Order: sequence, then structure tokens, then C-alpha cells
Amino acid sequence: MDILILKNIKKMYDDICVLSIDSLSIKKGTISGYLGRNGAGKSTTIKIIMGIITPNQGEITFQNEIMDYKNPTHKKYIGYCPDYPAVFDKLTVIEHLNFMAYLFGLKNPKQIETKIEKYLKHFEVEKYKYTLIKNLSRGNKQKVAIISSIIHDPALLVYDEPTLGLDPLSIKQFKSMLTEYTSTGGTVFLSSHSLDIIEEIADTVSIINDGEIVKKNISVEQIRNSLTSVEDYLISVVEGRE
Ligand SMILES: Nc1ncnc2c1ncn2[C@@H]1O[C@H](COP(=O)(O)OP(=O)(O)OP(=O)(O)O)[C@@H](O)[C@H]1O
Repeated sequence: MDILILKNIKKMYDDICVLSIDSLSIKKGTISGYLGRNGAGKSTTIKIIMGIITPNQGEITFQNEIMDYKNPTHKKYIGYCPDYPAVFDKLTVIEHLNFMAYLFGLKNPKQIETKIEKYLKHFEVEKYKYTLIKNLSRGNKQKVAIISSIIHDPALLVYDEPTLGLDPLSIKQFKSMLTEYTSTGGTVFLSSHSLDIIEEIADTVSIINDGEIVKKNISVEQIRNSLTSVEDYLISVVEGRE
């Protein structure tokens, strides 16, 4: 089943078309890598999915319903992390995570506490529980943003370069978080320039070049079976050799 379907999406700035997607679908329960060069249109696609910017044309279907930008109820079921730590500096870590949990509609304090403890432990940041976010390092802020994105058990996680600034151990923890999440039916749409991460955890990759999707849902296993890496595959696609 496709959890997310983009159809005939176009985004213009003035007279310039920066994004033109005829169709793209994301299968439930998978990790779907979204790759492309700087300026290709990855963040624009993600911002459109998240309703941060509106497309000039086209529609997005999420869990069989067309997204309504004026009444974005779908956002409750999606976790999002942009490429910078989108956190509230003036809150402590625990205040922030509780706030995000309540914002996403979680009501049971015991359940919220259990979840928060689970993820603080997973990323080994329990000791910062009562620290003001503004006093955290960039990487630890990013971990708080990542935990905030998954705290409400969303059906879909949409990530734009989420591992920027994370150390290797934290990246490992991030990958294991995602594999556990998808093993229980969660879906991930992950834009990243870290192709080793994509190679290791993604099921499929789609490639965008100059605002157009040039490869859709190519199996990572298939790429590996053809004795090439995701990195070499991406380069050959954007250079027009594939
Ligand atoms: N507000 C804006 N006004 C005009 N052009 C914009 C605006 N936002 C993005 N663009 C253009 O849209 C294109 C796609 O940008 P986008 O940020 O989606 O790329 P990206 O693939 O995420 O790149 P990167 O890997 O560098 O993050 C670029 O040419 C960019 O300059």
C-alpha cells in the first residue's frame, strides 16, 4: 500500500519552475531515500509535503486522503525534521519533549514519560533532561529534534538531512531507531547526502535532478546486486549515464 502519493506537483518562484513531479509514491513500511545534487529540489519537495510551502499545482494523497492545506489534520500523523535543529531554545529538553507530545495529541502522562525516557536513553542524552536547549551542542539539539519527530508514533517520518552534525555513534543510534520504527509498520522518507546511511538502511531510492524525478523507487538491493554503490549509481544518474 502507498502511504504517500505526489501527483503533478509544480512549484514556481516568479517565472522559474524549481519543481515538477509527475508522480512519486512511497510504500508503507519502507525507508525511501530521496537523493539529488544541491539545489535539485529535495527540500522544496519535503516542504510541500509538510505544508510549509504550497505548490502552484498538484495534489498529495496521504493515507488515502488528499491533503488539505487549509486544514492540515494530516500533520498529526507525520513526524518531520528539517536540516537544522528545529527546537525551542528557551525550554529544557524534558519540557520540549512533553510540549511536542501534547501538541501531537498524546494525553496519557505516564505513556509520554515512558516514551521520552526510551528515546533519551536510546540517544544517551538522559543527563541533559533538565538542560536548557540553548545550552546544548548542535548535535544534541538535533537529537532532541529527532526525538520530537517520533515521540507521537507517527505513520510517516519525513527527514531532510537529519544526521547533519551527529557523531558516528549517534548516527548508528539514529539508524537503529529507524529500523525499529519501520519493523512496526512505520514509513520513512529520507533526504540525505550521507549515502552510506542510505545504502545501509534504505529499501529504495528516488533521484531528483533539476527539479524532476529521474529515478523512482529503485531497489537498493538491486543497485548492490549490479555491483555498484548508491554513490556511484547517483553520480551516473545525475551525469546522465544511467
Ligand atoms: N524561496 C525561494 N525563492 C526562489 N528560489 C528558491 C526558493 N527556495 C528554493 N529555491 C530554489 O529551488 C531550487 C531547489 O532548492 P531546494 O532547497 O529544494 O534544493 P535541495 O535539493 O534541497 O538542495 P540542497 O541539497 O542544497 O539542500 C533551487 O534552485 C533553489 O535556489
